[in-house]
Amino acid sequence: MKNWVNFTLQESQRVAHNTRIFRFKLDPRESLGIPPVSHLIVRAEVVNSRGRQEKISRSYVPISDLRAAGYFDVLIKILPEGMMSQRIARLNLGDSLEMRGPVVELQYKVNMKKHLGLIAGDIGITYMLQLINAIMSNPKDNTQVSLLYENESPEDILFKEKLDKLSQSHPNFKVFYTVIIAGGERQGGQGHVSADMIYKALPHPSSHTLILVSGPPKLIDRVCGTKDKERYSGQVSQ
Ligand SMILES: Cc1cc2nc3c(=O)[nH]c(=O)nc-3n(C[C@H](O)[C@H](O)[C@H](O)COP(=O)(O)OP(=O)(O)OC[C@H]3O[C@@H](n4cnc5c(N)ncnc54)[C@H](O)[C@@H]3O)c2cc1C
Repeated sequence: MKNWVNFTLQESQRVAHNTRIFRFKLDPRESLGIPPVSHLIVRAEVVNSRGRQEKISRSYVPISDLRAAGYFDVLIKILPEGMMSQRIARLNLGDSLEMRGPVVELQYKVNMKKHLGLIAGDIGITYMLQLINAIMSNPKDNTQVSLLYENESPEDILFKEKLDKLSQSHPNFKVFYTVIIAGGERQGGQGHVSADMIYKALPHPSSHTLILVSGPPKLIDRVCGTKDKERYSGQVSQ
């Protein structure tokens, strides 16, 4: 999809107080067919804060099985002041949205590493879920995957049931949660992702391991260090 394509909204499902899954229609025999790890660009016309019409574009990661025929899902956090997320939240079933892509973030190859360590925060779980789904649904992929997932509070943890089920049914997948504001049932670690959590939960540096990080800019800066002019992070200190 080099050009913009209109996709029709088929279904929408609430998954948390501010988060919904939007299912878009494909031809019944057609799958989205984008590779992991990649996202789509969504474009729409919105009314900006100055009351003017403006075309904006934002990135979203499909989270359904990328080989599924007839549909694909994106998970969207609806921000109170968010121009695109509010625009999408107001779509009715049958309305359409312009998208193009994929933008490939990592050229993932089956068994390219023995062990992947994934650090996700908040909505950054979408990228990780896309990759975890691809690995766990492929019997030829023996990659070990360890996920460290940070959220504000236990209520904000997205896909907890799915991730727990996957870790119970796949010995090569482990998930560790940490929440900044504890409360209710204890979900795992407490506080921001720390060096100690990374050391305990994720594979150690080696040519057989790879650590991927996805989440809000503050988490990326804390974990990877600030980016230089070329948008590369510096070396992660020990
Ligand atoms: C590679 C990539 C993949 C992404 N994948 C997804 C995805 O799968 N699902 C998804 O929901 N989003 C995803 N995003 C974020 C998405 O592209 C938009 O940035 C997001 O939906 C906000 O856009 P908006 O137009 O609604 O808000 P804007 O109008 O751009 O922002 C409104 C206000 O909200 C603030 N804000 C922005 N993000 C957040 C946040 N996470 N929490 C609280 N406040 C915030 C902004 O600082 C601003 O003040 C991804 C971003 C990137 C770069």
